Amino acid sequence: MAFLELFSVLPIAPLLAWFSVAGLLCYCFGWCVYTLYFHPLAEYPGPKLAAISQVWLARVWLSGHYPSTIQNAHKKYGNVVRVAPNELSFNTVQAHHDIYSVPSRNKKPFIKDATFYNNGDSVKVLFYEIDANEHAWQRKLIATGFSAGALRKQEHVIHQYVDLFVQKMGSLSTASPVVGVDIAEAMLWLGFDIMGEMTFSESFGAVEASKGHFWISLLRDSAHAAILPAFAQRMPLLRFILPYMVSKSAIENRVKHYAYTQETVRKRVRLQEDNPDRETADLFGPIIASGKMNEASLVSFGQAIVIAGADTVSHALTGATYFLCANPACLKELQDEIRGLGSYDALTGTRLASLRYLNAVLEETLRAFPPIAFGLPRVSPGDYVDGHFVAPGATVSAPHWAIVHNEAEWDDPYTFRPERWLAEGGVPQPRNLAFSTGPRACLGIGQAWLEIRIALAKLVYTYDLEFARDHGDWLGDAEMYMMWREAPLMVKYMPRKNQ
Ligand code: HEM
Repeated sequence: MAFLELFSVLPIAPLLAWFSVAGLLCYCFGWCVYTLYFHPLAEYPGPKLAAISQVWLARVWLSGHYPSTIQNAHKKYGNVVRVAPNELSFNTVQAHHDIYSVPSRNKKPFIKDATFYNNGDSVKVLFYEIDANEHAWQRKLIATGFSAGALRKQEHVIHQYVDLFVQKMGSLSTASPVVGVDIAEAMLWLGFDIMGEMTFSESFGAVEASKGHFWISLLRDSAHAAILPAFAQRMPLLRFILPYMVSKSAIENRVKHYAYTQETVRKRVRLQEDNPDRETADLFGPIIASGKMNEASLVSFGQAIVIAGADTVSHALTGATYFLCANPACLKELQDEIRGLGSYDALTGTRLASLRYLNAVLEETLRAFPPIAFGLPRVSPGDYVDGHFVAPGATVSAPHWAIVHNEAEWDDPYTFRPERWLAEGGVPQPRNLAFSTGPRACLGIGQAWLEIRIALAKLVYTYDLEFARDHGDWLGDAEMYMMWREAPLMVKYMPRKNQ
């Protein structure tokens, strides 16, 4: 009785509040002690904030400077850095091989990290599919559209858009001889038009209009929000504030974007239903014919594949243009090689595949400015990565930017030097990591090479090119939110002097 009376005289509410705060503080203190001293990754160095919370990594992603920040962390802490309580970053080629290459009897698979591969869609297609068996049949189905035969049938699409693009670059440069053309923007028109046509037989009409389609702009304007679903899953508290972090217009844009893709997919399906015998080599043809994907999966796949194929290729071409204008000797050597073929019509996929210097320039571009610059997170099965045992369940990644700028891996990594890819006389060829490796490596590698070779060769064959103004540290200033967001890169395309 006396005990119950005590409750009537004590200020219960304030006491409860104090206990809750004290409990929370004890929990936080306990969590910090655990992550710093007893967690399986406690032995690995890194920023203290990263060891105790996701805040450090979330801030790095949202800053737009993930590539350079992670690279600086590696410079400070070494080849392995703890970037979140349960996550390690590695910056060596060996680590890349250990994490991503094909599993074997002695090497267990490192599967994709479901907390990162989360685009907020209700269906999980290809990129976002975590289950290895589910992914394998999807990849097999989609691979038909990437076969050498399918690519041969589609090469004319690439030429069609590149030819139009080459004309446009000339006319836009003539119309604006001092300012030049913003190639960081224009390459997106080309990349997305080709990808739209090769995916569902419908381009965005961006090259023809010489301006970005709203589908492309919406995507780029909301690029910084693309990482939020992943962090919302990793930081449960973020889920409560996420609705307030994303503007109403960003949500409306996402709905608009989805509706446009859905309409395009429906049109493509109707085309197939109305013309079952139509010859098509686009990526959707075999997928629709198989009847194995419902509409939601087709839309999700359509959105993801266009971005994966267009954004990457556009940045590769922008990067190549930047490096060539910044290194006139390399540009001259490339011009000599390409113009040596004698005619514009000789610039076919087969012919260009054998050009030594063109291929070296593109390899070096993909090294020095990898279109996918971040680390692709995988879950450790409990295995060694570059000689370090990583406990099962921990997330690991090997960020491309950090590896290709690691001085222990590459001589003079900040210098654009295509010659490093021409190493001959017993010198081993370096390996390009830009397309990743193993069971989840890029499926569009053949198409990507075809596009970048043809577009760069035709531009360099037709025009003399140079920067329209000084771009300062354009490369260092480029921001990355999953995709690169570069500053304008003003270039002049002038009729070639030596015909
Ligand atoms: C220079 C251009 C390109 C680069 C650097 C590149 C790079 C990559 C990388 C690093 C991945 C692995 C992603 C991950 O593990 O999460 C990937 C996956 C993929 N890429 Fe590309 N890519 C390029 C162009 C393309 C093109 C043109 C297409 C399509 C036409 C394409 C289709 C794909 C597909 C379908 C996957 C997913 C494979 C899977 O999960 O099984 N890529 N790409």
